[in-house]
Amino acid sequence: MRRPLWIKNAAQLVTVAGGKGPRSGPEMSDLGLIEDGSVWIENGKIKAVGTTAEMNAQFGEWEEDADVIEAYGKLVTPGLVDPHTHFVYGGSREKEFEMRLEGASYMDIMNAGGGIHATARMTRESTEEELYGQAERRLDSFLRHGVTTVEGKSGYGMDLETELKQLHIMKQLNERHPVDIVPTFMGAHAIPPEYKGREEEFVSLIIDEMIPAVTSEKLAVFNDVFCEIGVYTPEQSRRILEAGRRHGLIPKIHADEIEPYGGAELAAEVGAISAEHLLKASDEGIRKMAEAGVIACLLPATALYLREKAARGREMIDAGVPVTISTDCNPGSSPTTSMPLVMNLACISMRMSPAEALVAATINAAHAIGVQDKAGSIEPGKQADLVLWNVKNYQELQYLFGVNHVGAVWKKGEKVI
Ligand SMILES: N=CN[C@@H](CCC(=O)O)C(=O)O
Ligand SMILES: [Zn+2]
Repeated sequence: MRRPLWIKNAAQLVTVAGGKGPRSGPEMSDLGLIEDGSVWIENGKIKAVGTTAEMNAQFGEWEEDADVIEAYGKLVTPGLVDPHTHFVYGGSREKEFEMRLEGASYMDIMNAGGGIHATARMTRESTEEELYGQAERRLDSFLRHGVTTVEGKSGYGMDLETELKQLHIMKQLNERHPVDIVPTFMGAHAIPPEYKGREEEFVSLIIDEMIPAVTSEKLAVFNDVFCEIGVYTPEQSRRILEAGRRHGLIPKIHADEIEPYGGAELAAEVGAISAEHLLKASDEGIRKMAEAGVIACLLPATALYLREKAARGREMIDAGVPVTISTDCNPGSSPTTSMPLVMNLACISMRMSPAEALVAATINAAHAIGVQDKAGSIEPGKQADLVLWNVKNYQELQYLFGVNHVGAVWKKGEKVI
C-alpha cells in the first residue's frame, strides 16, 4: 500500500465540488473555495477534503505515516482538463503563420492545399515512432502547464490507415503517459484532395468503412466533424454524426468557426455533447444550445492566433449555455499546450470572470469529454489529479498572464511535476 499524501495549509483550495451536470449561469462562478484548505489522498484517490483545522482533527494522528506537502501561501486546484486537442500530428506549419501575417486567410491557405491538408501529408508520411515521440513531448508540455487529462482528435489522416495510426498512438500513450487521453474520431476534418469533386464518396467512406473500423477496435469515444462552408455541409455533418451515434460514438461539432453556418443549431438538433469554436454562432444557435444543454467549447487562443474576434463567451454564459475552454492544440490555428494562457484569454477576450474560467477548464471540461466521474474536481472518490500553483489566490492565476505558475502536479496521487 502506498503512503497517504496530505496537502495542507493551502491559502486557497479550489474544489469545484458539488453539482450534477455541466455548470451554467451563476453556477459557473461557484468554485467550492476553501480558505486554508487541505486534501488527504489514499491510493491515488481523494479520501477527504476540508479546512486544515478540520483535517487535523480527522487525520492529525496519522501525519507521520503520510507524505505531507505544506502549501502555505499557495493555490491548489483540480488538474486542468483540456477538452479539445489535435495533439497527434506530423511536421509543423510556421510558414503559414508568416503567410497569414502577410494577409493570407486560414481558408485560402487550406483551399490551396496547405492547412489541414499539409499536416495530413506530413502525418501520412511520418512513421508511428516519429508521431509517437512528438505527441509524447506535447503531452509532457501539457503536464507542465497543469493539464492532467486531454481529449485528442484524429483527422490528420483522412484515410483509414492514418486515422487508425493516430488513434493507436493515443491508445498507447494513454496506457504509458501520466496524462489521461480521451480519443475522438475526426475523419471528417477536411475533404482530402483525392476526393475533390467526389465529396459524397468520401462521406460514404467515413460512414461505411471508417466508423465501423474505428468502433470495432473501440478506438474512440466521440465523433467530430468540421461543419464549415467549403468543408462539410450541415446535412453531411448530420449524416456522419448520426452514423457515428449508431456505432456508439457521441457527437461533437466544429461549428460556426469561420462563417455562420447553422453549426450551433445542428449541435442542438443532433444532441451533440459539445459544439466547438462558435466564433460566428447565431443568437438562435446560442438559444438552442442553452435549451438542449449543449456545452460550448470555446477556443480563445485560436481566435487570437487567427486574429479573429473571440466567441461570445460572456453572452453564452448569460444565456445559460454551459461553457468550457480549450487550447485547441494543433499545428495551424493554435500551436499551444497552455491551458493557463487559455484561461487568461477567456477572461480578457471573452469577459469571463476568473472563477468562470477555472470552472470552464476543470469540471465543465470534464463533462465535455465524459470524465466527470473521475476528474475535474477535488471530491472524495475522484482521482487525485491536483495542481499547486505559485500564486496566492485564483484571481492572481488569471491576472498574472502569460507566465507558467505551476509549482507541482500530482496525477492519481503521484507527483509528476
Ligand atoms: N478548424 C478545424 N480544425 C482545427 C485546426 C486544424 C489545423 O489547422 O490543422 C481547429 O479546430 O482549429
Ligand atoms: Zn479543433
